[in-house]
Amino acid sequence: METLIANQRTDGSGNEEGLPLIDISGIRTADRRKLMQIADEIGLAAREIGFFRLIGHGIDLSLVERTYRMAERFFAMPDAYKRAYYIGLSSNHRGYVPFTEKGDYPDEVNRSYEAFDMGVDLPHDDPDYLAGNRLLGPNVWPDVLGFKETVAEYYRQISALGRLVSTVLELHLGLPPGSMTDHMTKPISQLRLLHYVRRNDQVDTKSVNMGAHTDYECLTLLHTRNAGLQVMTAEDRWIDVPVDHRVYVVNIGDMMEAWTNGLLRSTPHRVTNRSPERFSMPYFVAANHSTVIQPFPELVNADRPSGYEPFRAGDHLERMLIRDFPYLRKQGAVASGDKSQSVENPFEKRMNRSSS
Ligand SMILES: O=C(O)CCC(=O)C(=O)O
Ligand SMILES: [Fe+2]
Repeated sequence: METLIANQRTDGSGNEEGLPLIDISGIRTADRRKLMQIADEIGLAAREIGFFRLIGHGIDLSLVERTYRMAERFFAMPDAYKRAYYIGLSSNHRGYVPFTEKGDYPDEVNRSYEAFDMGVDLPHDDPDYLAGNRLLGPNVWPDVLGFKETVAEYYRQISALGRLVSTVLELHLGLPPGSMTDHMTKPISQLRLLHYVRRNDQVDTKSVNMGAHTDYECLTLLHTRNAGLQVMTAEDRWIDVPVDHRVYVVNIGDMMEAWTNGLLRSTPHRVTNRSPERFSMPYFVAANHSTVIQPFPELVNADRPSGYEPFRAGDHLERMLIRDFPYLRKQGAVASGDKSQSVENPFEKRMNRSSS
């Protein structure tokens, strides 16, 4: 196994830095030593930048292509068709997010994207769903031929990979097995199909489409077909993420930062208007709704006291989604356990929204 530097394949941006490219083809091995080696490569990248790239991940690349095809077919449908699956019609945050829906991050200049959101596909009689949980329940499936079968299979494969990466992070951190994954039995993980459109030729290709933010969950496993994603380095500079269809881009999110007492960093990123049209598919690996996230005791000591107040995973995600989605505010949604009604994300402290 070797670690390559991503920018050996230049993306033409002139950026000299790179994100580690880690070959994880041994991640399903029973060989403990080999697994530890992968775990440490991932762990190191997660500590240093909080962003890295995985190759040899075992996700069927033809399935990835078929999933994009389903996204293309859905997003190409007329607006009225798509709006029949509008996320605002769902009580558990599933369905179509129109171009007009998502609340602007302050640095967005030419925001123009639509999305389709889904999660673990629970039955209609799921007790959490029946109790009105805002994040758990059945998916919404458009009647595009093959969509449900293809995307559900993609969800199955990507969620299994998310679990594997979480497992090796437990290993790397010296945590008891299951420290994280035992809290991912009915997770609030979401898959998002994204379609960005640069609206006209006058738009500056360096302008920001999706503004700077951190991801709210544990990990994000992102596949993208087009350039535009940028990551903030530890020195607060933006670098381009190169595109390679064989590769998953992985980043650490807020829940993981708190769990690891800040050892792993929830890293700001944004999407520019570099590509005229852009498809991407982030899968957000989260904990269960009711999991209380706080630094693992193994990662707290006199030199590194606990830096995070406990919070419930579902509360954090709901609070952030209420900030981001006007439809939830229209529905009068209030995150359970939220007294402050604050719209700030404490994990976005490091955000440097203006620099380029
Ligand atoms: O489209 C991308 O490449 C990134 C999307 C993203 O950061 C998000 O949805 O949180
Ligand atoms: Fe993100």
